[in-house]
Amino acid sequence: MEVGFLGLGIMGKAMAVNLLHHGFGVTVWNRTLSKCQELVEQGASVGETPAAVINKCKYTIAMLSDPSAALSVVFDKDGVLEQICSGKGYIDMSTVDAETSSKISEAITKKGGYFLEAPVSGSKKPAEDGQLVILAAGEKALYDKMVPAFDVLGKKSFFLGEVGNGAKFKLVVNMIMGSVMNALSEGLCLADRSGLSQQTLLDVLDLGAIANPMFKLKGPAMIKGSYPPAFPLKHQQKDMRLALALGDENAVSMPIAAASNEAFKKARSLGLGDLDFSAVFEVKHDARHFSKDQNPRIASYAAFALYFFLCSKASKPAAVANTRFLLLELVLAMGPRLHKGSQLMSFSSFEVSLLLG
Ligand SMILES: NC(=O)C1=CN([C@@H]2O[C@H](COP(=O)(O)OP(=O)(O)OC[C@H]3O[C@@H](n4cnc5c(N)ncnc54)[C@H](OP(=O)(O)O)[C@@H]3O)[C@@H](O)[C@H]2O)C=CC1
Ligand SMILES: O=CCCC(=O)O
Repeated sequence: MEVGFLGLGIMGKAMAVNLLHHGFGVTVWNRTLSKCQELVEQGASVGETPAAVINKCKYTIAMLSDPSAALSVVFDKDGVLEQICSGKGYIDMSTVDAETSSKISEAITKKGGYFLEAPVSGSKKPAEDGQLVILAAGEKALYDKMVPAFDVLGKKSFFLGEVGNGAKFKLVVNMIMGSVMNALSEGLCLADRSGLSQQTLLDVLDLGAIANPMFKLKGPAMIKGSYPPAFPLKHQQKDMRLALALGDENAVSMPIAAASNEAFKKARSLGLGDLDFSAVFEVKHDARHFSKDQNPRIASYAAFALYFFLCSKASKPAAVANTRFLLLELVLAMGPRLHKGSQLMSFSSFEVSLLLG
């Protein structure tokens, strides 16, 4: 089976590689065309535009960042609509809202093509391992044709009926996931501030009724302040926003999701949007202090070393002023905590960039 693949981000690349490794012929396109090279080395062909890919392939999958990207690839010049025609299928696996999906569906079916939305649950690793959960809706005949590809990409696929149902399902799932991530972040923060071990909290959670793969996978990295992007925070915030709009439409009160969305927005405003969505923890726990599980002495030495280095080297008065401000914050942060003898301030990357800028 020959398929086209539009969008080689974190997910698209892993999915396209998976299809190649399972014997599919794959023709790829990505807005930043240079990202196609790695796929070419693994046997893919390249289409110069979305239209060129559609022209070549009977079935084309898209995995794009958000509604505006999904619409642009279909409707803009050299887009999908220019070549879609009777007998061709377009499968959008991006996470978008039902309205976006319906617009795309209508335009494609008007030209005689088939449309399926098929957003996925599961992140980078499940995408690499073919363990996604596929939430498909739209043209059933196209779904049936795509089952062999879905069997490679996922561990389970659902056909959910008319266009929009897959998109809505995905938003509900991610709304829950984003809210749970906020709850975990607050729990880790509360444990730490109460003098408890965050690692022990993770161990306790893992043995109880709310044990789940997300806590197990992300929790240990979060307490180290490490957020390598598997699911970028900016996409999680997009999903919260779209889920809240779905709540508006249906008059569903969602105060927990709304508060979680605010935390993700705050994280984006701090420049954390490209990190993993677990970086929302930085907003909760006030990145200015180290947990007991880390080494506070190293933090204080590092802070003072940076202070003296900048005082001696910085020609910019602003940098010196910022350094003084941070030192003041350090002293303030140390005050209430020193009696516990355990916790000190650290610099967030945001503050370091302020300093250097
Ligand atoms: N990462 C994850 O864990 C999961 C993500 N998803 C969803 O899958 C989709 C892709 O996610 P992910 O791979 O993580 O995202 P990335 O940010 O890694 O990739 C986004 C892709 O969209 C392309 N793109 C962005 N804007 C445009 C545009 N205007 N026109 C054309 N192409 C564009 C990017 O191209 P370029 O390289 O040129 O920037 C890139 O190929 C999103 O909808 C996300 O919500 C779903 C499940 C899990
Ligand atoms: O949309 C992203 C979902 C990420 C996940 O299911 O782990």
